[in-house]
Amino acid sequence: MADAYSLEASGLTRRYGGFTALDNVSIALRPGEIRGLIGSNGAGKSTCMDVLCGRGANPMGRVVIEGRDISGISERARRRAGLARSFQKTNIFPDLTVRQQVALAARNAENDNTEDVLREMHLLPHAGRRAADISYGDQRRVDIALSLVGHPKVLLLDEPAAGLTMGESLALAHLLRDLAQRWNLTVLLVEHDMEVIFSICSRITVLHLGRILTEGTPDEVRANPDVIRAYLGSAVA
Ligand SMILES: Nc1ncnc2c1ncn2[C@@H]1O[C@H](COP(=O)(O)OP(=O)(O)OP(=O)(O)O)[C@@H](O)[C@H]1O
Repeated sequence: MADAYSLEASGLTRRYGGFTALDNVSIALRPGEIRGLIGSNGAGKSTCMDVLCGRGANPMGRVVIEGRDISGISERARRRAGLARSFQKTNIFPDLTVRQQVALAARNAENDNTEDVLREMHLLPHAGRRAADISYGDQRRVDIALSLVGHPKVLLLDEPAAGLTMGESLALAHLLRDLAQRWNLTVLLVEHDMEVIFSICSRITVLHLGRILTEGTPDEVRANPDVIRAYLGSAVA
């Protein structure tokens, strides 16, 4: 029987000295789901991504990908097991071409899907250009492309729309939604742009002070007084 969840995590915790940045968080995503992870600055969103992918010292909690428990293994091994992560800051080498960049990331992958990834991210027209010479919006898609090499099962995306115009953000959101559907890719999406979150996420998890405040559909989250108070403010009230 297929697993009900492609990502299932429980007890995710991170302490910095006496301060608990992430406190016993549990989250479960179905195959192909795009889940929004939102919350105010310092709520613990990036920390949650870090602990899931095994980054930093002593990531606490249980993480299961398509039925396989990957809790005890390194960040690299989790990547090989199908859990990929992209970062807020652009990670690219400016002097390499876009194709070289993606091919370099794919070198260690079991199957080299460089051309697929370039096509999916609409990067084929730019594949021969230096990364430094393409637009910021195209560079952000290169960042996502790097995390898609090797065809991961679950992708943790940290603010992919940061710095994009509203039009670029929505175009990226739709591109991600199509990709998730066609690849059956499960995505946990941290994003401050609520238009992006509400337009592509079927469910949203809200973090506040390191704990889950609530989880629900976009309509449920938008209408939740605690979420409005803690994060959304009057913008959606
Ligand atoms: N290395 C660290 N040492 C001590 N405290 C840290 C460290 N990294 C993060 N924190 C603290 O942990 C809390 C959660 O931080 P985190 O970066 O996960 O929040 P976030 O929700 O991603 O915020 P943002 O939206 O600003 O990126 C914050 O209070 C932050 O100051």
